[in-house]
Amino acid sequence: MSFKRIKFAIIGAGHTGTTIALMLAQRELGDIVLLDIPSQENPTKGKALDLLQAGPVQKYNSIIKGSSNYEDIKDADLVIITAGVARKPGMSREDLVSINTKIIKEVSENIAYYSPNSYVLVLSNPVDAMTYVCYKTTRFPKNRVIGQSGVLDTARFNTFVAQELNVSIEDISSFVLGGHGDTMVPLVRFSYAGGIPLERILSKEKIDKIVERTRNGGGEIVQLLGQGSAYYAPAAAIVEMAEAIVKDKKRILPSIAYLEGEYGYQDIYLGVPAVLGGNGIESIIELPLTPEEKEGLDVSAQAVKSLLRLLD
Ligand SMILES: NC(=O)C1=CN([C@@H]2O[C@H](COP(=O)(O)OP(=O)(O)OC[C@H]3O[C@@H](n4cnc5c(N)ncnc54)[C@H](O)[C@@H]3O)[C@@H](O)[C@H]2O)C=CC1
Ligand SMILES: O=C([O-])CC(=O)C(=O)O
Repeated sequence: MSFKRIKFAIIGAGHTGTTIALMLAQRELGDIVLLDIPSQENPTKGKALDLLQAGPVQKYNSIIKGSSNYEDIKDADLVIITAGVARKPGMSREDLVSINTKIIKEVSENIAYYSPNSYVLVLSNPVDAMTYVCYKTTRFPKNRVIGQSGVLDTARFNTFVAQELNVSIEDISSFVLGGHGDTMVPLVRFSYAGGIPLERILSKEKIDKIVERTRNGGGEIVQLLGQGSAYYAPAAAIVEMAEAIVKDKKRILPSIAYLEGEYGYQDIYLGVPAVLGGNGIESIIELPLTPEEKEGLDVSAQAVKSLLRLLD
């Protein structure tokens, strides 16, 4: 027997895709194929070569290749989907549903054909619905198709709490559940600063403001950028999930998972706490929610369900 290097494929070599490639390489998690559409072949090869040439300086050994040919993702272990269109100021993530559904279907068909045993992490928006499309198209088992939203939303919440308290981000822990949109549910009751419940050290008004800013976290950056959306924190979030899987870390991370009765929902992808390890989503943790929290999650699930109905 011999040990083998992990092969990542990133579909979509735009802002998030290339940043993810850099972060995967910086952690030396494996080799990377960056794939984009044929009209972007040369820029994709250029980005990959540039990333490869950062290796000798940063001392990473990852091999990074750019391509527009799906043959190159053959037998990838973990595929990350960032292909598609990002929103512009004034748009919601949901406005991207029809254009990105077409793209995710095509991408997922190719993943199923060329990397039938892979684990898939989805970033493209609206991400709850796009993860569902990927699951239905690849027909992979549910533990192998996972979406990213909660790690990012939680990171935003933690950033704002640390800023407000003027303490280290290292000591903040919290949890954001639900869909990746205005209806996401930051669980204040499960949020702590240095082990102290947040509600003990921040006023309700301040917490409410942080919750609101978190819900609008992506939109705030879209407005500031003027074109495109966030990519550094989203890339960091998905790399955290990828690392949990390829290193079988069994991290408890908020993940967009397929639900079959958990939290009372059926046939939906939604952000819930999950154990991420070598088998992808290894289990879903069902927290006992207060009626108010459950109501918030219901609203979020309904918003995702109405998007899924549009797909039909
Ligand atoms: N779930 C989350 O938390 C987040 C989701 N996103 C979403 O991720 C997606 C990508 O964002 P960015 O990288 O900033 O956009 P970008 O526009 O910089 O890159 C997207 C890339 O996808 C490529 N692409 C388009 N159609 C393709 C196809 N059929 N096959 C392969 N590649 C294709 C484009 O050529 C482009 O290079 C967007 O939908 C965005 O809304 C972004 C940040 C956070
Ligand atoms: O806001 C967007 O469109 C991109 C995204 O999902 C985020 O940054 O949370």
